[in-house]
Amino acid sequence: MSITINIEHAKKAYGKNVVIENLSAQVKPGEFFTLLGPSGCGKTTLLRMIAGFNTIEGGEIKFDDRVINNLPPHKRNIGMVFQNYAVFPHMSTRENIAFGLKERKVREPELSNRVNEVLDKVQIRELAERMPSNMSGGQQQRIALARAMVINPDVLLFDEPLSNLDAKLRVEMRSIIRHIQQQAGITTIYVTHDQEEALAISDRIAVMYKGEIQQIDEPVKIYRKPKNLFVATFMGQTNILDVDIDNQDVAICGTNVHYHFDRIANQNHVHKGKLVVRPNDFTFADQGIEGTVVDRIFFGTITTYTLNTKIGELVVTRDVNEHMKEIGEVVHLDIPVNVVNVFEAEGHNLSIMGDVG
Ligand SMILES: Nc1ncnc2c1ncn2[C@@H]1O[C@H](COP(=O)(O)OP(=O)(O)OP(=O)(O)O)[C@@H](O)[C@H]1O
Repeated sequence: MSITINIEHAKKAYGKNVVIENLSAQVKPGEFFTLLGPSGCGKTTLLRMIAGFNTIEGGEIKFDDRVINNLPPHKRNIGMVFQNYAVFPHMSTRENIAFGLKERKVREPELSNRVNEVLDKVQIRELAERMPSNMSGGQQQRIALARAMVINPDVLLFDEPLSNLDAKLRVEMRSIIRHIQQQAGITTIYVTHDQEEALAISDRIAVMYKGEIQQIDEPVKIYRKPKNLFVATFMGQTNILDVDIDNQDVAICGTNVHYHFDRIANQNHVHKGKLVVRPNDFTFADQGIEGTVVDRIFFGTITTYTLNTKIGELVVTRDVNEHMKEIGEVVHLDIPVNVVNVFEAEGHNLSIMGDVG
């Protein structure tokens, strides 16, 4: 049975420096749960609290109903994969993977059977007798993954496991990790600062900033329905437009363009706000925000335009199959009101958090 991880009012301080004040979250059984946030926001600190490498200064961390605050790491039945692989350099692939099983007194033939099984899973059976120093980063990370999996852990923890790999290998490894995790159904927490990686691999994402969770949601909701401006701007490229709000009417400051937003719940009668438009949300139209194309970059499947407008530079991406605009051309931009989000100046999303439209 997969376990639930309950983090309840957790606090972490390094000496007098409180890094996490009061953090709560629940990771569901078998879930792939990602901690995403900028450098220094406390992702690794939280992961290490769950692993048992960090003390906990307040609150509780529970595996199902069992409080594990003071349980040493080796008694938590956790498999962990680090950024720097952390494989034993003096042991072969097979010995590295067998290590945890020997510590648990697993004997032959079960020992070899389990090692072989996991070698197949991470696709390095042919490298079983090789030493890590003769292996690539990607191969070493497969050893680390195999070593974490072979003990049948209750929880898998990943700390930026793909950061040292090149772009192509990162994509390959992330689908291996996801596939293996799904097959095994092990509750998993994964730390990354890479938004695309988080979107691609997770069941749910917790976006962290300054030791606090800003939002926990499925990837598509994090992207399409960010709770506040921080989440909106951290996830992918955005254009941020100042707007005047009158109930549900939203006027883009510095233009005569305005829209009616059915989805706005403006109980606080906010007047000033921010409209967040992703580059691929804009459409070219006959009317709307006027701008001149000053740059155009062709990326194969998409084209990115930079436009000069009265309200500053805007970035627009369009599908390559669309008729291309020329540099110097005057164009108009329309905004699909059911897709973009309007925020209070303080950062909260005014749009009704319903289904992702
Ligand atoms: N051992 C430590 N002693 C004192 N302060 C620490 C220690 N480890 C981390 N910190 C501080 O805690 C804060 C959170 O660090 P943490 O490493 O958890 O962030 P992170 O989100 O994982 O960042 P990164 O992606 O850069 O690793 C930072 O301000 C950091 O300087």
